[in-house]
Amino acid sequence: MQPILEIRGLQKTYANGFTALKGVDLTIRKGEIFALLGPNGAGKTTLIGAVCGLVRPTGGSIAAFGEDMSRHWRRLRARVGLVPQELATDMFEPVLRSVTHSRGLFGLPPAPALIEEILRALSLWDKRNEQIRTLSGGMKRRVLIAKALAHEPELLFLDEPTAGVDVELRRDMWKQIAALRERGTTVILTTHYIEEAEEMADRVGIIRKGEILMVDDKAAMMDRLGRTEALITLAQPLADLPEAIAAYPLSLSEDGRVLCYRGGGGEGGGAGTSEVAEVTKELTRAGIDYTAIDIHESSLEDIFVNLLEGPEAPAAGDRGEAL
Ligand SMILES: Nc1ncnc2c1ncn2[C@@H]1O[C@H](COP(=O)(O)OP(=O)(O)OP(=O)(O)O)[C@@H](O)[C@H]1O
Repeated sequence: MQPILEIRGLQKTYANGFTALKGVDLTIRKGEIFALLGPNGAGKTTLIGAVCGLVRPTGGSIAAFGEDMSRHWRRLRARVGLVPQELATDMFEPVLRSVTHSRGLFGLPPAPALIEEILRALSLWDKRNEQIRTLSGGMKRRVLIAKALAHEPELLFLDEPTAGVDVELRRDMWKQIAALRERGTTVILTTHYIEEAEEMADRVGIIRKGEILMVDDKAAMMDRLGRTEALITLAQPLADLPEAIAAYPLSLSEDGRVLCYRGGGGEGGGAGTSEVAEVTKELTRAGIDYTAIDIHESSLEDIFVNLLEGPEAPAAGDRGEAL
């Protein structure tokens, strides 16, 4: 399938000499929800800005909808929507006028029925005549989404859509984003909330210091890099690890009362739970009683933290495999 966005070797060095993007390659598939995860200052906003024309790249190429963006700028940009982190202007405008204006900016004919539908879907219709500055933080966030949707973009960027909003609103926004996908919109979102990526995304990309560390299907990433941790509480303390279970990735607590299993990641991804079951069988066979098992599958959050704590990003050719 033809990618909707193809970024190759994208570089950005700011005027002060700081390189925020160091040759980013990224391919986005049509219709997917892609989450770009990275710590503060990783280059997420710079990357989005480069695609949306807010940041001028200093190297590399961006093709959207199969065409070079630098050559067909106006036409292609009109098919892209951006929900920025903050609203910069328009604070004194009423909601309806501001959202209508956003559509007009792309030279599209008025579509009052569509704007009404968008405002209703975002629970903003009742607020349509209020000045934006009078709305709550969460409502302002919704206005940003409405403005980005007003010209019916096929590719939508959301830069930390739910930063600082309460849990209820966050869940509400996830529903809105899922509804957009249903309608065929491709969504790229940046987030600090791993939970958001875990809940929403089909694929996840991890960026650090201007380099993409890895891109993968969310499920594959969790299988490949996920780990299982199990704490097995023993009825009687042991002095040493019994021979029968010596081959498993186990350690014994200092007091000999808890067996700790850490495994299942890497090559044998996802095998942790069944290995823990094997360990318990071996324990029973060896006549060792246990009173509790506390098992924990690592989340995307654990994977993310491990990756960021790891060594510097690998060279371009080893991307992914080396991790
Ligand atoms: N105009 C600029 N001039 C110089 N450096 C900049 C400029 N804009 C951003 N940077 C730097 O580029 C790096 C990447 O910033 P960017 O905003 O893209 O990160 P981010 O991943 O979006 O971070 P956050 O999660 O905090 O929004 C940061 O170190 C930032 O200080």
